[in-house]
Amino acid sequence: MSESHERNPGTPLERGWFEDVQINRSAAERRTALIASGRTVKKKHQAAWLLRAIQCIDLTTLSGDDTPGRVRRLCNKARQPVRQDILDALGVGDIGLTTGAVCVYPTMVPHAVKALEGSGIPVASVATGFPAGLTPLPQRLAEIRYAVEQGAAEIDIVITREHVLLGNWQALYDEIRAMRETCGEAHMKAILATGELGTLTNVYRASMVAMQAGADFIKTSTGKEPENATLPVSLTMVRALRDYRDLTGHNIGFKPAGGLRTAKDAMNWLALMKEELGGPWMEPHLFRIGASSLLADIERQLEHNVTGRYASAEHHALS
Ligand SMILES: O=C[C@H](O)COP(=O)(O)O
Repeated sequence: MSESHERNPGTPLERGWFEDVQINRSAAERRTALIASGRTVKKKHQAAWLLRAIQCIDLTTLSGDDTPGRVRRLCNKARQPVRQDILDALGVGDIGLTTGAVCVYPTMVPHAVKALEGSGIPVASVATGFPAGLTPLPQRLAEIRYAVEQGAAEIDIVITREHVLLGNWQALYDEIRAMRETCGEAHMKAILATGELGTLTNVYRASMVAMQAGADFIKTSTGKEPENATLPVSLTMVRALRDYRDLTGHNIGFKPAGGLRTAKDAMNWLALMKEELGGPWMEPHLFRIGASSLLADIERQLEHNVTGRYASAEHHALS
């Protein structure tokens, strides 16, 4: 994220901006079904969209068995996300294509920072008791401080779902505000864990509170909930983001995460951003896709684009 983009300063807690809002799930489903079926981007345009998707990927490993070696391999992939011969054939061999960021657990941050030195690719760290967020607040804030000290430029925090489920908006606002202050210069993405919030109305309200508390991005999921990023949830968050922009003039980023695995998924989410918000939300300073395995399918699709053939999946085994 370039520093020239103005950050969200947040607002006081404004209940009037969300308490009366109700989201109709079937209307959201109808709208997103149209997005998923209505747009066919072919050939050259498809390749351009997929290259753009790569630039927006937060290439992620968040596993209990992560090691410095795995993180280094992931960072190499972030530096060179697509084989050079495929990029050359697409005529983009010299653009310095990289992913948007690499996203890891806090203790993996120093390894990622070292492996990405000189690349300009930021390291994002999850923090605040990811994925459940059920540790005491001082420890959650200390985890943010640790990740920032280790060199993380972006922090993906998780919210306390209980505050949303009980409608305790002040508590939610206060905790996110404290996290944002602790992040300092690091950009903060607020993970709402939408699969655990019950209703789309709750998703809208939590989105609005997170933005009022100063989130730079709102993010759907940890990748660990039973339901992760879906198009109806994403539409709901994107509409909240649009309302926040209309009310404050501030542009907030959006990050769907969890379960996005195919090139078609990437195209659907880019189409959602384009149709609901316009071009700037197809760029990495306002759009990221959190994904551990999406890149492999995009690379496969790009290879098909230039050769007319699909390579078998193991040829693009990593991410
Ligand atoms: O934020 C990123 C997610 O944890 C990745 O989820 P995924 O493994 O389903 O792609």
